[in-house]
Amino acid sequence: MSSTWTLPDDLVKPEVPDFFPAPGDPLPQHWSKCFGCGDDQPAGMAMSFTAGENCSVTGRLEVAKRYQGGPGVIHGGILSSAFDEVQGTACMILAVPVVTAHLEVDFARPIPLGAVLEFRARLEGTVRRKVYTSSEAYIVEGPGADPNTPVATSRGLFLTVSSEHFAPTAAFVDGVPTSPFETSAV
Ligand SMILES: CCCCCCCC/C=C\CCCCCCCC(=O)SCCNC(=O)CCNC(=O)[C@H](O)C(C)(C)COP(=O)(O)OP(=O)(O)OC[C@H]1O[C@@H](n2cnc3c(N)ncnc32)[C@H](O)[C@@H]1OP(=O)(O)O
Repeated sequence: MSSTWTLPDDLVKPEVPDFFPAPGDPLPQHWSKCFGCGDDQPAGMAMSFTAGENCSVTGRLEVAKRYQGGPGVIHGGILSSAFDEVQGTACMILAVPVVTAHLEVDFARPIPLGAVLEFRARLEGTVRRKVYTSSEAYIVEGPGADPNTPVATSRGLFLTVSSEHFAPTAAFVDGVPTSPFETSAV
């Protein structure tokens, strides 16, 4: 690993709010059309999540054949998306929207198609709007299963945003909006 990622000294660990699911309970998807977790996104990854202790979240991804990059192995971009999703989900503890500003991934071992990945992620803490997260991925079922050896690791910086952040793109939820004359409305 060659990361230069360091956590700041003034990191604040948030309190987990009372309404947040208890450790072991499932977490809701944050947006039904999300590629990572949404159930209204047939081409998506359908990840699922469980709350953990101390600002941690566990994510699950079944490595489908369509996620292939090199022969027989997961595409690195898909793996990065899964880290993005689980670390973003850990930010739900803050109960405000977040977006990814920076994400870095170390790919430690090849991950075969058919594996089931478990992501052990956590919100490390916040500084102003900056939210520091990290995660490791393990193969817990299928080919190469070894729940004690990480196959990839990630660190991500998220920023809290207001709901207005999404206003300029909200019209694109179902694709590029078109006028009645079939020309772009934007
Ligand atoms: C159970 C109940 C739950 C309740 C409700 C929960 C709600 C759901 C919550 C959560 C689930 C989320 C799950 C999502 C998972 C997937 C997320 C994605 O994939 S998001 C798509 C990809 N990302 C983008 O599209 C962003 C594009 N970029 C931007 O929009 C901007 O660049 C943005 C917002 C990231 C920053 O812009 P600025 O203008 O707001 O911020 P500035 O003022 O520049 O910076 C603020 C601080 O951040 C640092 N910063 C900004 N960008 C940085 C970077 N790339 N690297 C390092 N630092 C950075 C700056 O240095 C500054 O730091 P200093 O406070 O001064 O110390």
